[in-house]
Amino acid sequence: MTTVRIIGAPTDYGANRRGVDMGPSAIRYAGLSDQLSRAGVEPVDGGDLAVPRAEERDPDHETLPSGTAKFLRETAEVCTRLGDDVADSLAAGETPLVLGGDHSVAIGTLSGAAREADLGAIWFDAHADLNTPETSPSGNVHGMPLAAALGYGPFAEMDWAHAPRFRAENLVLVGLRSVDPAERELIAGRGISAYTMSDIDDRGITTVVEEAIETATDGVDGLHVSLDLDWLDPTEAPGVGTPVRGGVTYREAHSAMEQVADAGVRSMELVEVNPTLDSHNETAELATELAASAFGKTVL
Ligand SMILES: NC(=[NH2+])NCCC[C@H](N)C(=O)O
Ligand SMILES: [Mn+2]
Ligand SMILES: [Mn+2]
Repeated sequence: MTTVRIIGAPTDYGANRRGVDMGPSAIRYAGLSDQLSRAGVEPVDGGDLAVPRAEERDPDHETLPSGTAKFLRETAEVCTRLGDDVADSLAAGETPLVLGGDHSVAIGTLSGAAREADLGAIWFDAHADLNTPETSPSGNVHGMPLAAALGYGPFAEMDWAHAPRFRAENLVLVGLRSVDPAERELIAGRGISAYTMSDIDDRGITTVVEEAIETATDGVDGLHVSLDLDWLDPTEAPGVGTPVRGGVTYREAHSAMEQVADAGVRSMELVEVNPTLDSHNETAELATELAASAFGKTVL
């Protein structure tokens, strides 16, 4: 039986809205372990990483040659420990499931998951998360994890940020509807596969995800699934810090997760659940249900 190790990373260093640090707690409370058991995997809860409160830290203390990346030192510190935990879990034959926290935790997940294996990733998100400190409109690192993992801009000099065996050719973005100009250039310039919401409108979720899996898994050892809950429409997932209208439906989201379950998930993360903006914990609940689908839960 597959063992899924739950690793909480309760940070909100990477987001401008406080509250996403309560994500792991809300997701557990929504019944994650039960859902995973029903999916036929064995959940093991590794608890939360210790994360110092943002109020005790200075967001701007890191001086970069150019650009802004708030709480970069704290992010580096958490992601270094998270990367080690993810790598250890994989080495023990488990499937790590990281609970954010904001999406900057993906820097840690990817660096750990791509340490001993060639990794492909599908990024289910309204956003591209490909900004660098120079191009970011916000200075928020949750908009930068993919640029960090791929070593773009000043991240090239930061060892902790690298995902050593993860290449842009095996990255696929699905569900885009809010992309910054520099991110658009990177997608075109580096040949990153990307599907917008219009692609999903035109071709349907099944075809899009089928192609995404094919590209992400081509020639690699395993698949990472990064699920930013703002991928879904805000009517389904109100508890997120950067909602964008026009996202996927509840059913499309499940269908996509069922497809990745068939492909096989080597590591996964659930990020950007913000309980302070949620309605009766429904976004956290949705996150648990989608994780169960991604690990093979079926009706019959
Ligand atoms: N993981 C997220 N929710 N990212 C939102 C990023 C928003 C915007 N593109 C930025 O870089 O600031
Ligand atoms: Mn997003
Ligand atoms: Mn994101």
